[in-house]
This record gives sequence, structure tokens and C-alpha cells, in this order.
Amino acid sequence: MKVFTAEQIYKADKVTLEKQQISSDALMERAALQIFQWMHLRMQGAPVKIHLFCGIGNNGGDGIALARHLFEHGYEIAVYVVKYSDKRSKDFMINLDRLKDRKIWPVYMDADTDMPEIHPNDIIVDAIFGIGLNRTPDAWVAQIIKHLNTSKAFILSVDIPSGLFTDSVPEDKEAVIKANYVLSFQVPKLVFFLPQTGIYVDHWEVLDIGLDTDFLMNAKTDYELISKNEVLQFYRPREKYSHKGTYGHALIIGGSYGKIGAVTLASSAALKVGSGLVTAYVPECGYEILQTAIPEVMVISNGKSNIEDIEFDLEPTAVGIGIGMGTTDTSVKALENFLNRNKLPLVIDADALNILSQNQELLDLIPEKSILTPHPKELERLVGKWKDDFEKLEKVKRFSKERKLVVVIKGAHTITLFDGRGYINTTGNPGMATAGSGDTLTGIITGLMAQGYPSLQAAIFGVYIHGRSGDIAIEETGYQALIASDITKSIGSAFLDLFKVSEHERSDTSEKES
Ligand SMILES: NC(=O)C1=CN([C@@H]2O[C@H](COP(=O)(O)OP(=O)(O)OC[C@H]3O[C@@H](n4cnc5c(N)ncnc54)[C@H](O)[C@@H]3O)[C@@H](O)[C@H]2O)[C@@H](O)CC1
Ligand SMILES: Nc1ncnc2c1ncn2[C@@H]1O[C@H](COP(=O)(O)OP(=O)(O)O)[C@@H](O)[C@H]1O
Ligand SMILES: [K+]
Repeated sequence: MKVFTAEQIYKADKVTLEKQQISSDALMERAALQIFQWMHLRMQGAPVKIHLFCGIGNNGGDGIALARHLFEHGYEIAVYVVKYSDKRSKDFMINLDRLKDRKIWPVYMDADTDMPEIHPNDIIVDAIFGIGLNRTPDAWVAQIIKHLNTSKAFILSVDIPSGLFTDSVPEDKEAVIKANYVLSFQVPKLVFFLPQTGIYVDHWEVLDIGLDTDFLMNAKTDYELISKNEVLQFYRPREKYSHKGTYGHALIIGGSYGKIGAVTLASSAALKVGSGLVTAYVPECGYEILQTAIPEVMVISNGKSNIEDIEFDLEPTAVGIGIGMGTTDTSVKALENFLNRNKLPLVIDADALNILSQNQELLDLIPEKSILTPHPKELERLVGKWKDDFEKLEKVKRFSKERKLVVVIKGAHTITLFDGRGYINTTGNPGMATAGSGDTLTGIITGLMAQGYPSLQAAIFGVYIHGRSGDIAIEETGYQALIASDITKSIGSAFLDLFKVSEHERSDTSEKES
């Protein structure tokens, strides 16, 4: 699913009005009806008080139109107009008149109005600001937002939490609605997925308001959301007359005394995603451990106490390097010598990333389309500090484009960047914030590359499968007890899940068939 900028949404809006020959008021009505139906389906007329806080722009207009539908279906409503400006939008006015025609009189709120009483069991509809927010709300509006946030009532935001910009981080962290649910029109917004702004969105859902399909299909976006649909096209089935040689040979290089577990985790994950052969290259201390822990993995030991040189006479189809290998001078030399000889695109993680950060000239030796998988600290060492999440994305985009590398920014929503475009993952959970889960990811991506998945696909698909495996694993373990090897154990279920049809999709099909 594409992620549009605010400009693209306004453009889609304009194109839709022209192509469908409808008024902007009709589009607002569609939007309001969609929200109403969403609420009505869940509430079924429940006698819960609904407080609608509306601004004076089109987001406010949506809220006012929604109030009318709720009223006509017997819901108990209270409508507030937050008068943060005199420039009321045309469609806001049209809908306000419709409300007054039904003898509903909103409470007009300005800097002097007392805060309304809200019971924790009430529902709040937040339609104060939408994607048109262009400066920090005034202090008294921020006060209202704080009041709503502390009310403990369920908050449903229309389109975007009020106070959240679409392209920057809020200055006043308190002046943003913390939404329990956001109903976003047609497309999700980038801010739903970044650590500094995603905290304002507990859950989100897209409502189809019938924007022009051609525009939506053809628009080029900087970001794309990656769910099952997007990765299914990458999946490569197994061939009947294939053999293990068909599925490549993954080589995992890393480990040091006390950190052989990292290589063990990565190697078993590479096997579990289907790599035909997997070899681990480790220092002497890792030899017996690996041979005992995973009988399916072949092991090469350099006979030394650390990764001092990297030499082997096999022909891997993909190499994952860096996990647990340390950053001593000997490891640096070993990496440099290896990079001088290597031609294959690599998966580079952990200590190999740290070595590159400290010896940036080595970056020139990395083959194009290699994959870097930094967590936030490793990323900072690599590209320097950033002011906020937006600057981080721009910095990494530039870095990845200049060097023609795939960069996987790990986090709650891992973002894979390549060639100026970002792919936002939707699987995974906080249970995965646990030792070794990154090593598992390195193994998964290397295992996919070994089978011939092009590097960008291997990264996007690997991140998806890693997160999905974690999601399946917590069904058994819960968040706290999830450990990295549980992720690996669930990789098989994550592959099977790719082809499962959800209840939701099944009912869609049967509706179409009947
Ligand atoms: N294509 C779509 O997605 C549709 C969008 N609609 C709604 O339209 C919204 C956008 O509407 P608008 O462009 O009117 O913008 P908003 O309703 O977000 O904001 C209203 C106006 O307030 C002004 N403003 C911005 N920040 C302010 C501040 N801090 N203090 C005071 N004034 C401020 C701006 O000039 C802005 O135009 C969307 O979020 C959505 O809810 C729907 O009505 C239907 C279709
Ligand atoms: N809160 C979270 N939600 C979803 N995924 C997470 C979360 N925290 C961590 N992860 C995932 O777990 C992995 C952690 O990687 P990393 O920090 O390198 O771990 P380690 O170094 O212990 O192996 C990443 O793939 C990251 O996306
Ligand atoms: K809003």
C-alpha cells in the first residue's frame, strides 16, 4: 500500500472531484458516512455519549457531518467547535448549517471557554486538525488537547491525530492527541510508523472514500507499506526436480569467545528460510558449539581465537558477516582483506557495521546492492546524529543512494531504504526487543539471498517474515518470554501463513460470489 504525502492527498482529492464530477461537499459526505458506518457497526446504537471536537477546516467539517449522521441514528452527542481561526472552510460551513437545521447547537470554544466534562466511559471524536495543520496549535487549543488526552475516554481521530504534522515532529509533545484509533482517509500517513510520531497512534485503519483509482495506482510515492500482499509476489515456490544445490549456499561469518550464540542463531535462521546449504565461519572456540547445536550446518574454523583472517574454499551464493565478531584490530584487518577479495553482495550486521563506521574508507569496498542491517545505535555510528526521524530518513536515503546499498533501519516498524524509496514493514511486536533477534534477521536475509532473491526483495521479504514469525511465536510465548530462537521456530508457520486466507478476505469473496 502506498503512503502519500499531504500534497499528494490534496492532489488526489482535486483529481477525484474533476473526474467524478462531484462537489467537495459530496466527498466530505462520503468521508463522514464511512466514519459513521465504522462506528455504527461497532456501537450498534449503544447509549454511550459521544463528544465531537471539531475544528473549522475540512477536518472539522468531517466531524460536523459525522455528528449529523450520529444524531439521526439516535446517538447521544455533544458537538464542540474549536474556533482556532476565523477562516472557516466552505464545506465546514455547509455542514454546520445542516446541523443547525436539525436544531443541534454546538458549543463554541475559544481561549476563555471552560473545559467540558468528559466521563472515562464516553467516546471522543477528534476532528480538530487534519492534514492541513501548518503550525503548532495555540496554547489554549493545546490545553483542550491535553484535557482530552487526560480524560481516559476512548479517542477516535478523524484522518490523523490533531496536532500531528504530516512531515515533521511536533514541537510541543503534549499538544497532540493520543489516539486510540485513527481512521485515515484512503491511505495511511508516514507519521503513523515513525518512533517519534507513531506514539500518538495506537491503532489505525484506512477508510476507502473512493478517490480516483488511476491517480492512486499511478502516483509515485517515496514510501510503501509492506504487508502480505506486497511480499507474496516475491515468494519463490520449490521445484519438484530441484536439489539442495538449487537453493544456494549461505555463509555466515562471525563469532568470538562468548558470542558464538549469535552465529548459531543466524545460521539456523538461514536454514529455516530454505537455504540449500549453510556454512558458519567461526573462530576455534565456536567449532564444537556449532557442530553440536545445529547438525545441519557445516562449520569452518580458522583455528584461531578470533576472526583473524577469512579464508575458505567454497563458493557461497550469499554471505552474512559481522555478528559477534568483535572490533579488535585483527577483526578490522580480517574484514578489510575479505572485502578486497569478495565480489558477492553481502549482508552486513553488528560488529562489521561498527568496524565500517570507524573505518569509513572500507565502505568503498562493499559491493553495490549489499544490505546493511543497523539498529538505531549502529546507524548513528554509521551516518552521524540526526535531529529527528525525518532527518534520519533523509540522511539514510542519501547514504543508501550514494553508495547503492540497501539499508534496513531496524525498529518497531523496520524501514528498508534503497534507491530513494522506503519500504515500511508492518509485522513484528515488542516481544522481539530481545537479545539475538537481530542475528536471526541477518540469517533470514542471508538465507533468502543465497536462494537467489535479489537483495532488495531479500531484505523486504526477510524483514516481513522475521516480524510475522515473531507475531506467530508470541501467540504461544507472550511478549516477555519470546526469545530469538522462538522467532526461528516459527519461520515455517510464517511461510504457511502467506497462503492463508483471512476470515475477512473469505467473507469478501463469498459476498462477491453470492
Ligand atoms: N481527500 C481527502 O482525503 C479528504 C479530506 N478531507 C478532510 O480534510 C482535511 C484537511 O482539511 P483542511 O485542508 O481544511 O485542513 P485542516 O482541517 O487540517 O485545518 C484547517 C485549517 O487551519 C489552518 N491551520 C493550520 N494550522 C493551524 C494552527 N496551528 N492554528 C490555527 N489554524 C491553523 C490551516 O490554514 C488549515 O487549512 C483532512 O485531514 C480530512 O479530514 C475530507 O473532508 C474529504 C476528503
Ligand atoms: N518494539 C519492537 N517491535 C517490533 N520489532 C522489534 C521491536 N524491537 C525490536 N524489534 C526487532 O528486533 C530486531 C532487533 O535487532 P537488534 O537490535 O540488532 O538485536 P540483537 O543485536 O540483540 O540481535 C530488529 O529486527 C527489530 O526490528
Ligand atoms: K483529527
